[in-house]
Amino acid sequence: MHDTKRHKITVLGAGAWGTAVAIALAARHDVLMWGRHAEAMAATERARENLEYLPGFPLPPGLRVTSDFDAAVGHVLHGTDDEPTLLIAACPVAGLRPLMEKLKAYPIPNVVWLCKGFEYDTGLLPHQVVREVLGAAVPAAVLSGPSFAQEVARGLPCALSVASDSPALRERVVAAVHGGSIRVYACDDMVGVEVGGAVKNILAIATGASDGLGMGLNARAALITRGLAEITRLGIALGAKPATFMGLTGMGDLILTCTGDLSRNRRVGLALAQGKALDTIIAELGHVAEGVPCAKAVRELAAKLGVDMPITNAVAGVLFDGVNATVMAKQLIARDPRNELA
Ligand SMILES: NC(=O)C1=CN([C@@H]2O[C@H](COP(=O)(O)OP(=O)(O)OC[C@H]3O[C@@H](n4cnc5c(N)ncnc54)[C@H](O)[C@@H]3O)[C@@H](O)[C@H]2O)C=CC1
Ligand SMILES: O=C(CO)COP(=O)(O)O
Repeated sequence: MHDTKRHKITVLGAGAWGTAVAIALAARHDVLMWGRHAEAMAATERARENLEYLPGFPLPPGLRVTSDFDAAVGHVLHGTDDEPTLLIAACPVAGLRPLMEKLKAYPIPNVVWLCKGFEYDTGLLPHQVVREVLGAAVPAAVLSGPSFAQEVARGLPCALSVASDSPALRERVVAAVHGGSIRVYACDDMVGVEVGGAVKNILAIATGASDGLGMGLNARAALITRGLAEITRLGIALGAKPATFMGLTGMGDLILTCTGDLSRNRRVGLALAQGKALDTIIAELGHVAEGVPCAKAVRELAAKLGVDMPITNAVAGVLFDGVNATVMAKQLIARDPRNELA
């Protein structure tokens, strides 16, 4: 029987995804959303809408917003059996370490993060960053899967996966998030879930560029499929379970992000195909595109581990080395043949 208790939930981060998750959860729980910019949060409160990051989706009456970090964390410090608590970090990967540093001062009950990528400077996965800062005592989980913010905020159906080495936290996340239009699966493969979520963003840039250049649907299917092979190779080298990559956070999120025009990463690829400069693309996007920093981090990590990732290398070459995307596509196709399952 699914546990339907009302939870106290704090969402740290008020971008598109934090706002969408807060809106969805506020239908069933006592939710407080924190954002780091006081003025932006005041504007969100005045409009009862996040006009900067998620315009068009009014905040439900029960959802409170704040820029007071103490108050935000305080909301989840004293849970009870009848009213359990959940702390959700909804920042980009670049903000994860600083956020965990701020949380170190508090006796937090748990932490769940939503970001997708490898840390830029260190090449660490989010769970490694969290562990490095908070240690192993705080129950920690990643919640990921195919989930465009706008669709979740609209209440459309969506399936996610929570991964944690804490069975109790897995259960807590399922109890809190599963319900309404959201279905939540659980597993213990944090590495697999995080690698899938990170690398699909790089491949969405590749398919966006390919589609933008008019390379066709066959090319897109090839990129997605061979992209999944890259994700799986890297994941296995890092200790993931291969089956995870056939699931929501692997193939599921890869398909969504590579084919859905709501993807910011795919839009980066489409804009590259128009010949726009990366700086201009990022400025015009107004949101994070995690695949950009991730392409650099993964190129370096794969080289260190000796993992073959030709599509990732091609994307990094286009993004950072000024290589022409059409030339890069020709080079990818012209590589020596190989065994498909190797
Ligand atoms: N938007 C979506 O549909 C989904 C996003 N995600 C992931 O969630 C994370 C956040 O994405 P969004 O909220 O969509 O991004 P966004 O670009 O809409 O908002 C980013 C938020 O983080 C803040 N921020 C930006 N850089 C920061 C930094 N260096 N340190 C701390 N805070 C910073 C911004 O002020 C803003 O509140 C990303 O890792 C993304 O891959 C995951 C699933 C769905
Ligand atoms: O992760 C996402 C959907 O699952 C969102 O993808 P983008 O960051 O490319 O918009």
